[in-house]
Amino acid sequence: MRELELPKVDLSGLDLTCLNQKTWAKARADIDDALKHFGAFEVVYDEVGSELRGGLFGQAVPDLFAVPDIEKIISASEVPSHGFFFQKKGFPFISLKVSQLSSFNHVQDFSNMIWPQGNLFFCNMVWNYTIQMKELLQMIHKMVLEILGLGDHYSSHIKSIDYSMRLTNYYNDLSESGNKVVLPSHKDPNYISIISQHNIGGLEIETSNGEWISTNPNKNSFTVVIGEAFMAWTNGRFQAPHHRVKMDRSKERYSVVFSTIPCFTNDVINPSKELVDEEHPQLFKSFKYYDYVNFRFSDEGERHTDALKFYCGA
Ligand SMILES: O=C(O)CCC(=O)C(=O)O
Ligand SMILES: [Fe+2]
Repeated sequence: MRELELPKVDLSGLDLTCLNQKTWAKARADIDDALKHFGAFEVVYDEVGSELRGGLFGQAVPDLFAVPDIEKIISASEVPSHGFFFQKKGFPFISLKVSQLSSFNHVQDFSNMIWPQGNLFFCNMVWNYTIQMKELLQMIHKMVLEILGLGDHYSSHIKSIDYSMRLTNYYNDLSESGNKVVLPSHKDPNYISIISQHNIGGLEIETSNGEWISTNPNKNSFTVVIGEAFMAWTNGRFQAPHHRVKMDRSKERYSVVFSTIPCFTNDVINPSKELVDEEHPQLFKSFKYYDYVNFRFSDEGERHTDALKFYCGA
């Protein structure tokens, strides 16, 4: 039997000036189909070249995780844009978040906290990647709004969005060999994420039948995943899939998750009113995104298999 694969959608060469082109309509139809079935797809995007990928994953990200006691530096920071540190007992990874990617200054603030003497290479790699990912995500948000019949809400929608980037190091654990789950099954809390795996794969997406699909990204492709906030905003038209990472624990792996999230100052998630009617009753009560995220990562939140439903299911 052929292994199930995520649908691939090619957005190379497209941008927000291509709205009336046939290639735009074709890509949008492919995204519609993929999201309805999987809440995820593989996007091909040539605009992120090998130089940027190589610089980010080959040097900038490894340099960051090579800093001694990086978790202490990040945890000590009280400024939200200065990052966030995440790990989970029993799983061999460290994850660091750079938020408020609306300006280069925030990337510099993050970098200065780690390298007081500055690290322009790191800042440039993160910022160049941010520019590419923002373009790609804005295009995907535009297509998805068009699919929902809400294309004319794009300007206000995109203004209400912020961007964050999570860098993760799955460190090698020589005490165990063989393919193991190194990041347990979860849904992302945000709007939409673009996951980039470098050299070593391992990301798997769960289908609605409970089967796990392995992703097979190429040098020019990424995995796009719907998160819980977007599921709530679309009143369940698109589902956020569970996903996990399974890999050989004796290897070292880096990944970057670039996400759209609600702005810090305007984070109430209400489903778009056009998507609520008799046939589609409201699935989630309105909630504040950052309060939900705090709950999700608390001990209590971690105990729930469906934290969002518990927190604000209607
Ligand atoms: O490392 C990956 O491939 C995916 C990571 C992920 O799903 C996450 O950090 O939320
Ligand atoms: Fe995730």
